[in-house]
Amino acid sequence: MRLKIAKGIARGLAFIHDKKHVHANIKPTNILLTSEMEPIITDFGLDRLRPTGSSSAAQPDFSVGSSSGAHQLLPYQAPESLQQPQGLQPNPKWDVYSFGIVLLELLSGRVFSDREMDRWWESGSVEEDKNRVLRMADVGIKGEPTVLVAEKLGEAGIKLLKDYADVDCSYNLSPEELCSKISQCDALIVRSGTKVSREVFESCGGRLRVVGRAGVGIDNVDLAAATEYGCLVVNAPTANTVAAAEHGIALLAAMARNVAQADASVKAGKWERSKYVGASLVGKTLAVMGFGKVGSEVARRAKGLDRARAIGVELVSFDEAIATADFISLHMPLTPATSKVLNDETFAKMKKGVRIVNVARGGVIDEEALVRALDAGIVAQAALDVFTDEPPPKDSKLILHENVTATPHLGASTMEAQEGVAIEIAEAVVGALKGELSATAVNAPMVPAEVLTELKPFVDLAEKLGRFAVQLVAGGSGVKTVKVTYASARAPDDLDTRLLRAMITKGLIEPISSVFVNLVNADFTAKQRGLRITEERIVLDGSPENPLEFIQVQIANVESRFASAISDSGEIKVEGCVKDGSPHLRKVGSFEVDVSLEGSIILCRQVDQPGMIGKVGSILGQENVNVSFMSVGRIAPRKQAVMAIGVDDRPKKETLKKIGDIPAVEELVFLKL
Ligand SMILES: NC(=O)c1ccc[n+]([C@@H]2O[C@H](COP(=O)([O-])OP(=O)(O)OC[C@H]3O[C@@H](n4cnc5c(N)ncnc54)[C@H](O)[C@@H]3O)[C@@H](O)[C@H]2O)c1
Ligand SMILES: O=C(O)[C@H](O)COP(=O)(O)O
Repeated sequence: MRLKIAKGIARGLAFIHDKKHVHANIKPTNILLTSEMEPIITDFGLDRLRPTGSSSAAQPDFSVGSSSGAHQLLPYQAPESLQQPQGLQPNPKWDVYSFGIVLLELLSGRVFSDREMDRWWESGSVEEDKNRVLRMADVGIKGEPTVLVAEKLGEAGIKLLKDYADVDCSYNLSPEELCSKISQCDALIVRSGTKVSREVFESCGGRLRVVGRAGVGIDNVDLAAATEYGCLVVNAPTANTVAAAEHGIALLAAMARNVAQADASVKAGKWERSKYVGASLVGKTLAVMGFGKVGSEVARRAKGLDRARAIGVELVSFDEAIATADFISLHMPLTPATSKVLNDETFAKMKKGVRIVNVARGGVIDEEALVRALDAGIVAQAALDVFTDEPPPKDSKLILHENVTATPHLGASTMEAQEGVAIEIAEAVVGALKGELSATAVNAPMVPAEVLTELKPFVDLAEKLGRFAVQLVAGGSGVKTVKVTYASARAPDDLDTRLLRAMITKGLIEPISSVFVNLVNADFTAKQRGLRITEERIVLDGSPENPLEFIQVQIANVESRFASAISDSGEIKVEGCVKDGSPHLRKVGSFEVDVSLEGSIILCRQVDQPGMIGKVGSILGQENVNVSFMSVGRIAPRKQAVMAIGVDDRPKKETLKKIGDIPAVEELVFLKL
């Protein structure tokens, strides 16, 4: 629900700004509300919006609520001070979520960016407003994320998507059209025909949360840009493996027996039996390059072609493979390392008359060099499913070469594979939109579901410790060196800390910046800000029932707002654990405390003496600040002690001052988690 509302608001924002994401001057004049919205009107304290009388009032700029005629219309008008209608066109798509955000804007007197909104949902720092919008959701308003499907996807996948999201199937978009649409989308699904460039991420206004590649190769997605923008990229890595392998074998056999050329010749009325004498596969050596899912399936099938040997089952060097193979089948991804891996130099090392199959990516072959090798007879034949430019130019020498068999990137194109891919990618995208960690994430740590369930409370702890620690830094900024220690009775290699590190990073950065940090961009953002996080494992004795006993965060080379948070070795040091499934603080500096890491906390150092708890409690009580818990950690009786007080409401400055003025109190800090 949270996500739906957040996304709904983001979507509403996009509508308001007519896709431009300019957050200035948005003030509705007339908002037309239906009677079903009345609880919301009350909820939002709409006394700041004054009723304009009957439903026959002037045409509204925005109407909100169900269009069913059963509802009475209640027009409301914003006070003049909030009106800023200049240049703002009524938008027919205006919906309840955009209404929600405008209300937040009206109530606070300022306008928000959707990144800000997203951060709020994450951090809960505008708890009250959030609750209002959530209550609004409770009265039955639903908002769905929008998924743009930019290339044809199997029906089963579309159906899965539609169960959860608004699905916009818009095929053959130009790069410009894609960039202009993307700011209204939470997810984008593509196959290999759409370039998801840096410009796409730059144009998304922070809204795009996930790119789903309905297939394996992700060379058409700018992963670096996706990561920088905190956008998760998921693919469908398994469903088309067999189809690609089958196509590889089909091309291998068709090439060797000139099937395509002979077919064209017969259809042209010729009967050229001697021209199309082929090469047998039996007893030949096949080099499979890129021995992953597709490559190994090709090898398995090639072995079945009687006595053909599959090199790669016995691992040989690249040089040996190209020097000894009669057939070469390419199955590596296109990366900087594999780009043009077959070139003039490598062709020169091949057996004369070698035959090449490529169902990987066109870019792994230098296509001009291949034409030269074909002309020189080094390469007898090539069967190609993929090309550097797709579609290739009509006058491509490679395509038109008589010894080349070409198919238009059909490797994954079987009915079965496409249904499978569609389901695989739809599940991955919906999971990602729901905030689940994906097993097919390409640019974020993949955490198996069972590990995640176990780690979940520690993930929360990690973020809270980061938030807590950074708020103890004087001035907030200047945090460059952070050491995280994980203590566990489990074997060191039994804990993947990437997720925890990402959440600590989020906690350390978000309270002091406007940057949105998530699992995808945490390492990138830390690096960009010069924040160095080192990690250490402490192996404890005892039962390894829990994945972790405690996490410690130390920030070096900074001053603290709360001197007692500085440990003997000079760093800000906080330590937490999970108790009854929730995050707890167990140490600040050298002081042991026992505080739930929730809501807001007052930390206060005093000289331990009778009556302190009562004095602080009564000041807070007088000021109507509700205390949720209190804990005191002390060095020794009547020596210095640190009191941690959980409060439900933010105390006024004067209230904190009153506590600070108690003679035994030496320092005091208020922290919001
Ligand atoms: N034509 C099609 O329709 C079609 C269909 C599916 C896959 N593909 C292409 O095939 C590629 C492989 O798919 P997969 O599912 O087998 O992926 P995969 O990740 O399972 O296998 C790729 C293999 O290539 C290896 N590799 C990476 N760099 C290498 C290098 N420099 N030299 C040698 N080997 C290297 C990897 O170690 C891995 O074993 C995809 O990336 C995609 O580009 C094309
Ligand atoms: O990488 C892949 O999965 C294949 O190349 C399939 O690409 P396609 O989805 O464009 O058919």
